[in-house]
Amino acid sequence: MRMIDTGGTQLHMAEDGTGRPVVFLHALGTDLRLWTHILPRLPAGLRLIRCDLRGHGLSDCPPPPYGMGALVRDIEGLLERLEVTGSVVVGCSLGGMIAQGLAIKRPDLVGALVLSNTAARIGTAQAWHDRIATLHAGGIKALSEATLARWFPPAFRATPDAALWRHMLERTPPDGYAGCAAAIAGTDFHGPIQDLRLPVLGIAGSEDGSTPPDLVRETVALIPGAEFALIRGAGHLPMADRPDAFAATLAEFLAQLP
Ligand SMILES: O=C(O)CC1=CCC(=O)O1
Repeated sequence: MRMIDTGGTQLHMAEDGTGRPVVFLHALGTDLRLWTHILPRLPAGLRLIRCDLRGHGLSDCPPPPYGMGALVRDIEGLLERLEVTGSVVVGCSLGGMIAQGLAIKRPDLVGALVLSNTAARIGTAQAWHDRIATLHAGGIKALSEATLARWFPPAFRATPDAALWRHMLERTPPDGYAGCAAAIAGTDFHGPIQDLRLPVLGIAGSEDGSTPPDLVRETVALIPGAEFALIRGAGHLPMADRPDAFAATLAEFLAQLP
């Protein structure tokens, strides 16, 4: 684990293994531990790079609001510092939006994309601003119940593991959450993703209450040649509630890359 100065913002990151670089970008209200169950399930020969996005985990938390451009620049700076080009970028939800933005802006840095439980646009700007208002009024715990209900199917919410993810959400700095929520509110990649020309895999969870399968499918269909995989029984964070299926789907995609 170490801190990297990405050009103004310090990001906390971790690296495991050597080989083809694979960069993991987590969802809103989580951190780089979102990928903990996936790493040991992946084949050898991969350089697995994870980071905490700004406003999350141990990374810097500048005052909100953030724009998607700033979130993309953070990852651009991280990869430049690490001298990594052509990596497979795996992003979940907010992380998947940043991955799209990075591939659009810096195709040299991205060799392939895995868009997990994400879309070109997630929700309406009004819904995000309402969520930020709820956060300001009641603190991050005011978001917990509804978020857990969107993240996980009922059976998983009843397991002890669900408490861990709730705790991670509730420890997210409110400024970081609000900043990133504002970035999501202002993002719509429907136009530019149609120009992407690289291998892309979209992954959806059949029980996702935030980015349902049809939303993910609609985004993936805009990218020429992109593939789509549905993980049955998974919610919004399949790397948490269906790690075997998620890792197998990712490994299969990685194996077929040139
Ligand atoms: O909280 C949610 O609805 C799930 C979510 C949307 C964007 C993100 O990263 O998580």
